[in-house]
This record gives sequence, C-alpha cells and structure tokens, in this order.
Amino acid sequence: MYLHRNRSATLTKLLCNISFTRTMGGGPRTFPGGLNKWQWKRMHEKKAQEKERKLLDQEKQLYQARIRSQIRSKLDEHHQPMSNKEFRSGFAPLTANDHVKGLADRFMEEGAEDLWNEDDGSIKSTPLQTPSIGLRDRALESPVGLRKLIPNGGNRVGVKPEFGSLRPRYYSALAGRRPGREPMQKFRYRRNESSSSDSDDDGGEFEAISEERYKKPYGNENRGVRGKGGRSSFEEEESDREMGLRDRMGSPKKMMSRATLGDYDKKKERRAPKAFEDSDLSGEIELIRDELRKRSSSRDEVRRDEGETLFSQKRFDECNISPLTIKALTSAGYVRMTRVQEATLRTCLHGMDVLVKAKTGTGKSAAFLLPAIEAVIKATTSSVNQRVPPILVLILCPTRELASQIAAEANVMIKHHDGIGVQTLTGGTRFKDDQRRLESQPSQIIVATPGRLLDHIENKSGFSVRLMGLKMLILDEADHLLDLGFRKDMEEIVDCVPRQRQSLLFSATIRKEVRRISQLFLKRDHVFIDTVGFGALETHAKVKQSYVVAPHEQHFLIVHQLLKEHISQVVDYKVVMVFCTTAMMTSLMFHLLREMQMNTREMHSRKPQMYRTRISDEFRESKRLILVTSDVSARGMDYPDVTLVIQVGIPTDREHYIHRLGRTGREGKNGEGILLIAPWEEYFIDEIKDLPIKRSPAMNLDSNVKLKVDDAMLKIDNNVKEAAYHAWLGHYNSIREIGRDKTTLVELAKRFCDSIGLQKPPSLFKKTAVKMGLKNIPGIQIRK
Ligand SMILES: Nc1ncnc2c1ncn2[C@@H]1O[C@H](COP(=O)(O)OP(=O)(O)OP(=O)(O)O)[C@@H](O)[C@H]1O
Repeated sequence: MYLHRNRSATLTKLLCNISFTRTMGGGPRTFPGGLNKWQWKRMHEKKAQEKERKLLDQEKQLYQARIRSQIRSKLDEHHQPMSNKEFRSGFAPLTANDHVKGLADRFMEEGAEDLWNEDDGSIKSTPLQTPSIGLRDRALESPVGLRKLIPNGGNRVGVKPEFGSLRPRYYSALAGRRPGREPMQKFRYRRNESSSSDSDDDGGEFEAISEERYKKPYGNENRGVRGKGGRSSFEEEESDREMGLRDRMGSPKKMMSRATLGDYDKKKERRAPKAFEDSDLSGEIELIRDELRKRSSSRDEVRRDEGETLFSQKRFDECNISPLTIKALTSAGYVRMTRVQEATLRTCLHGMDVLVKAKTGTGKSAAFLLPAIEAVIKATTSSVNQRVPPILVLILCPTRELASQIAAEANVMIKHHDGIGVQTLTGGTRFKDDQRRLESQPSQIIVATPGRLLDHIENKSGFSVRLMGLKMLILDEADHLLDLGFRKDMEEIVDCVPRQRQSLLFSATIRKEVRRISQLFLKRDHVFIDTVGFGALETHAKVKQSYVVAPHEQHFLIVHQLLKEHISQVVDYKVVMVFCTTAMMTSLMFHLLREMQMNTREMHSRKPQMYRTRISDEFRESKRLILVTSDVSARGMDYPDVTLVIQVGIPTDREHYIHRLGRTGREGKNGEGILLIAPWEEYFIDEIKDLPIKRSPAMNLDSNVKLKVDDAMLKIDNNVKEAAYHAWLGHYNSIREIGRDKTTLVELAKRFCDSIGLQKPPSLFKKTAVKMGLKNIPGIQIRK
C-alpha cells in the first residue's frame, strides 16, 4: 500500500516534471527514456555509487586473499605442526615471533608496496644515487639485509609485536582461514583505552568479531551525504566562501564527502613507534635505528641537491617522441628535460597510469602534454578516418586561465603536426560558441574546466559519443580537482569516459587522503612518482619565506609599505602578486592600492572573463606591475619572473600556501614570499612549520603613510567596502578556529569595519545571518 502510494507520488512528480518541461518550451532537455536532466543525473549518480561499491568490495576481497595466501605460505614454511586442539578450534594462537615475522614479511617482500600507506613514505620515487655509507649499509641495501642484522632473522623470543598499532584487517589476516577450516573467524585486538599509549603493554585483548561486523567499514552505513550538489567550480567556491556558506571544515582536510568513497577518505592511524621489551635486543635495535637515521639523512641531502636542480641531463631528442614535436620544442627553447619530465616521460609513454608530485614551476605541464601528443599521434595513425574525430585526450584543470595556458603550451608543441588540434572548454564563454568550434574544427585534445565539460556532456550534441574514444585522461592540479568542491563533477566525468584509458594525475602537493581518493581514478598498477621525495622540502630553497603578524586593521598599510620597500630594492622588479582571501577583499585591496598611485591590476572570479583574459595576458608580458588577485591565480599560472608573493590573511590550507608561493621562484629562479596574518591567525604557522619560514620583526609603520592610507580609503566607494565586509565575515566565519566563537568573530569584524572607514557594520539578510549562525549575535545588523 505504502509502496503503491510512493510510486504514484513519484509518477505524479514525473508527470509534473514533463509538463513543466513542455510548458517552458525550449527549457530543460530530455534524455533517453524520457528522463529529464535531473533524473538522468540521479541515474548516473546511482550507477557511479554502485560501481564504486563493487570496486571497493573487489579491492577488499583481493586484499584479503593476498594477505591470506601470504600468511598461509609463511605458516606452511615455518610453523610447527599444530596441536589437535589448535587444529579443531579453527585457528592457532600466534606467537610473538609470528607477529614480528608477519609484519616483516608484509612490509619487506617484493610487491609489499601495495600494502604500504603514506606514513611509510613514497612508494616509487625517482631512483636516487645513494652514496655509499659504509659496510653495514650494504646489509641495509635490501630489506632482507636489515633483518639479517637481528640474530635469528629477527625471530627472537620475547620480542613484542606492536599490537596497539595494528589494524583489524591485519589481525583478520593473521588469524585467517587455514585449509579445511570454517567458518572463517576474524579477530580484532581491543586496546585498553585507559592504558597509556606508549606503554609497552596496553592491557588489551583479542575479541572475536562476526563476519557482518567485520564488513562494516566498507558497508553503506558508513557512507555520508554527498557534498554540495549541482555544478561546482572554483568560481563558485570563491563566492561561496564570501557568503560564508562553505565551511573551512568542509575542506577535504577536515571533512570530506564520504558518499561514494567509502573509507578512502578515512585518515589512517599513524603507526605507533615500535615497542620492544627484550633488553638483549635493544642495543642491536638502536644500532639499526642509528644506521637508518644516517642513511635517511644522507638520502635527504642527495634529494635536496637533486631537488634544487631543475634540469636533468637528458635531452628531448634522446626520447622516444615524434621528431616534429622535438622540432617545436627546440624552437621554443626546450632542449633538456626538467627532472619531472625525465622521471615521468618513459612511464607515461609505456601507457602506465601515474600520480605525479613535483614542485611548482618545474615543468609538469610539458610532462603530461608530451605523452598526450604521442597518444594522439598513435591513435590517429592506427585508426581509420572518421568524419568527426573522437576526443583522444581530455585535460582537466580547476581554472579558466590555467586551461588557456595549457592549451597555449600544447599549441606550441603541436605546431608542426598537421591534423592535431587543441580546444578549450571553460566557463565564462558562450556555450554556443564552444559548440560551433567543436563542430567546425573538432580537436582531439580538449582542455576543460569540470563544470563546462559537464555542460557539454549533458547536452545532446554528440559530445559524449566523441568522448567514448578517449585514450588519456589528465588531471592537472589533481589534488584540487579531487577536493570536495570538484569531487562530484569529477565522479560524473569519470563515469562518462571509457574505463580502458590511461590516466595521468599531476600536482605539486598530494596529501595522503588525496592519494587514497586518486585510486578511484587510477588503475591498480599505477605508479606514484614523487620527485620531491618523502619528507623533503615542498617549496623551493631559493624562495625566501617570512611572515608578519599584525592586527587586521594594519594590513592595508603593511601591504603598501611592503610593496614600496620591494619596489625600491628590486629596481627592475617585474611583477608582484598580492593574494587576498576572497574576491571582494581582492577588489578592496586593488581599489586602495590604485588610489595610492600604484601600478596595479585586479583578478578574481567576479570579473568578466574577457577582462580576466586581458589582465592575465598583460600580466604575463609586463614588468613593474602589481597583480592583486584571489585564489583564481593560485595554482598552475605561469607568470614569468614574479619577484614577490604577498599573501594577506591565512590561506585555506597548507597546500594553498605552497601553490600561491609557487608563483614566484619558477624554473629555478629566486623569489620571495611574505605571509601577512593577524595574531589570532598565527595557529596556521603550525601547518607550515616544516617549511623554512621565519617570523619578521614587527614593522615600523610610518604615521604619514597611515594618514595617506586612511585618506585613500575614504575615496573608495562604500559598495566596495560593504561587499568586502560581508566577504570578510563570511570567510572568517567559515574558519573553524574563529568561526566557532561568533561573538569574537563579530567583534573582529567590527574592528575590520572601522579600519576600512565604514561608520557601522553593514546589515546582513536574515537568511544569511541564520545560515552563518550569526542571527542573535550582538553587533550583527539584520536587514529589514
Ligand atoms: N624542458 C624545459 N625547458 C625549458 N623550459 C621549460 C621546460 N619545461 C618547462 N619549462 C618552462 O617552465 C615553466 C614552468 O612550467 P609549468 O608551468 O609546466 O610548471 P608546473 O610544474 O606545472 O608549475 P605549477 O605547479 O605551478 O603548475 C614554464 O614557463 C615552461 O615553459
């Protein structure tokens, strides 16, 4: 009965939708089966979820099977015959030796890299020439050697396994099925919560867990609600932040959509330090630790040296790429490969999926464009002539300017290849123009932003059919594209391209969560190429970094002073970039600097695309120009010879900091970065404390300049200031550290309001105030 009522309600809804579609005339399109756009989308979403669930189940089974077979073979090799009682009970109690052996074998055997997590370091980084560091080192060359240093291969009685740090899945493997046993019983080690974490004995115990319970982490119940629906893009993200509707906690670092990712997003617990109780062994253990420390520090030195050299010895003409491409590269001044290009090209040309991490400004774009062009050449020579060529390479990136930049670089490389074309599909341009270009000169390489690409996919223009021939999918700034803001779009896109494809994911920063999520886009046997190196500096040593702490109300004055100082010191300065937190704050900063007669341009999502393109081109070509920008310019933009990057206010996260800073010091050049923060924003320094960033002493502010700034501020239109106030409030309200304490936030906003010369805080719409949790906070004006 209920079902029937439900079904008829759905039917009525469907009919309403259809009649709505009709009455709108020329409105939403209908899709095969008479489905409207949203039903079509929902259907695809469901399919994607289904697919991903299967994938996870499959992975889980494979993982368990592998562990079981490993353990079984170990036990067959080394175990004493079990007692009858043990045999009957279905499992044998594992000795401490078995645990240690299990661990060692698990992590040291060939193929074990699949079992590693990010805490263990990079899986396959570029081979490094490690200097010889003594005889003992040779024993450490291989994992087996390391074990040899421990008498009896490490199987000493009394060695206590690191129980507390082991995850349930490991125990299930250890207590796994033996021939002829059933049902399979799994065990979880229950830690005694009350005991200290670093104590050797945590007083925990094993508990049996049912098959059902064991399945739980992979089950549906763990799946959360999808992220923000609808089309997402960097531009929307920026305006959302201004409205304060995008919680910083919503950044994938703090909270990510679990809808289709199951446990991929889940942070794995860091493995606790090993705890040994056998005193006989401690000397030897210390010896090994010592050697490992020495070895890792000398490796780091080599890495640091290598990391700072941009170019490798290898030339492009020594590689297996088309002579026509080499000709174009040579005329563009590309003769030797950069390190990331050398490290990745061969693997990419072999058709492997890769996830690549390399510092900013080291030539990642060419690293993925070269294999992309080769893929097109290969596919076009082997296929018969088609009237409309399929899209063979799809490059996705987060911003429009970056898409244009990549397309421009690709165009340089295919200059001598007749019949290969590149086209961009990005927001901010007329959809119809895109379609016309797609029809008149269909290109094999498409560079797109996710939102506009989906618009084309959903349009019945044969675009999806063209995508069916896709050979290569490339994600530039992959970690950002896999972020919450883009994730849903990315999942939809991946659903519309063939499974049999090569995927290349590139970025300067790859968090461990992103590495997990990236598995959904990459084949299982993908290669992770990290030219930075685990634990090595993620920024360039040639870029001087410092931070200034000062109250918000002094920030405009300080920016002005920093710029003046820089301009006077670097006489032939080329360009300086000032990153602000939101589009409206960017606009206010731009207006102020312009009022103070500085040669500035502004760039943010609220500007029309034509303007953005013009400014981007001008900035690329110019010297002695200041670009005030929001995060639309933070990633990938290759403006040559930027001498200084100023970041005003804390960036969204560590990765944003690195990418913004990466606009300077490109191609191995020098650069400088200054982060300007308020005292309560100082907590952020903790996130980047491993970087060589130093606190600058408090600045002496010129009182005359202060008067000039105040004066200039008075000349700025109140609308700009009010928008900036709202943006300020929205942005900081979304920051967990401050947004929770609404009263303090409103007080700080009031001070900001005074500093920009507003008489009283501008009012908020009631709906916005409610959404921001500010409705009843003293000091908040509600619009009548
Ligand atoms: N082999 C090469 N020889 C000479 N110049 C190169 C070479 N490879 C890349 N470049 C130049 O280096 C600059 C930086 O390259 P690119 O923009 O690809 O860096 P990136 O690693 O993608 O940076 P980001 O992480 O900021 O996106 C560009 O101006 C590019 O033209």
